[in-house]
Amino acid sequence: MKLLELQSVHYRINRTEILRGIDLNISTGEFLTIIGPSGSGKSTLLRLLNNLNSPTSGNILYREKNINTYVPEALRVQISYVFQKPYLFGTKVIDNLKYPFKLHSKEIDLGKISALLKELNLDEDILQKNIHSLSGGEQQRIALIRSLILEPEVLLLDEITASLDPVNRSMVEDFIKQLHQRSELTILLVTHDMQQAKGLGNRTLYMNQGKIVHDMPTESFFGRGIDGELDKFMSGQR
Ligand SMILES: Nc1ncnc2c1ncn2[C@@H]1O[C@H](COP(=O)(O)OP(=O)(O)OP(=O)(O)O)[C@@H](O)[C@H]1O
Repeated sequence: MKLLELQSVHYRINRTEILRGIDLNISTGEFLTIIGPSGSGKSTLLRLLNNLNSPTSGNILYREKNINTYVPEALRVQISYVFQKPYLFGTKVIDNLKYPFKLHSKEIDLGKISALLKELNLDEDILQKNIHSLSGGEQQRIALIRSLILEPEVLLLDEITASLDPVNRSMVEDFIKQLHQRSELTILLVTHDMQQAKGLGNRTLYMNQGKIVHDMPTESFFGRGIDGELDKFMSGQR
């Protein structure tokens, strides 16, 4: 099923064109990794898909309806965004994990919270901890759990491992990979880490200067003997 569709999407701030005509179709269960030089518009694309900003022109359809016709809070249950810098609020970890249930007037499912904690290798006693006492890796895993708690259909991951040490990074990568394998979850992952892009997704988008320059199966993108040229790609010289 065609889950997300972008039709000639442009996004401008003042006179600067940040996105310059994005056409994209994403089906249920795809795992896209989005790469490209700094400033090429990767995060902006995710923000538009979460209705945090609206296109200057063009359309974004979710389940064949324009995303601006959905109530934003309801849309963000279905399309959940995890930021590079984990954003936790309040005092205790548990408040963050109960919040999605409360916001949407659902019964708090402690079993689900426990299961996700376990999968991300976190001890139950973390729930009573102050958010400021957590390491960066723990904070990011809690933010990830919070984004998954109401079982979104689409997960937007914006450089979520960028500030993690190698152990935490590979733990989060393994979790995401398994999550994708066992569910119908559609994932869009922005990364600067080429090993991650190569190892996680099944479709790669390469963006440069607000456009999608390459859109192809991950194996084809990385399987062209371009490893020696990746630095050029990422600095925008290709
Ligand atoms: N609020 C804003 N005001 C002005 N310019 C902005 C704003 N947000 C983004 N931009 C500009 O839009 C361009 C694209 O930004 P975006 O964050 O989407 O790029 P990116 O590919 O995600 O970069 P990075 O890899 O460095 O995170 C950049 O040139 C950035 O400076």
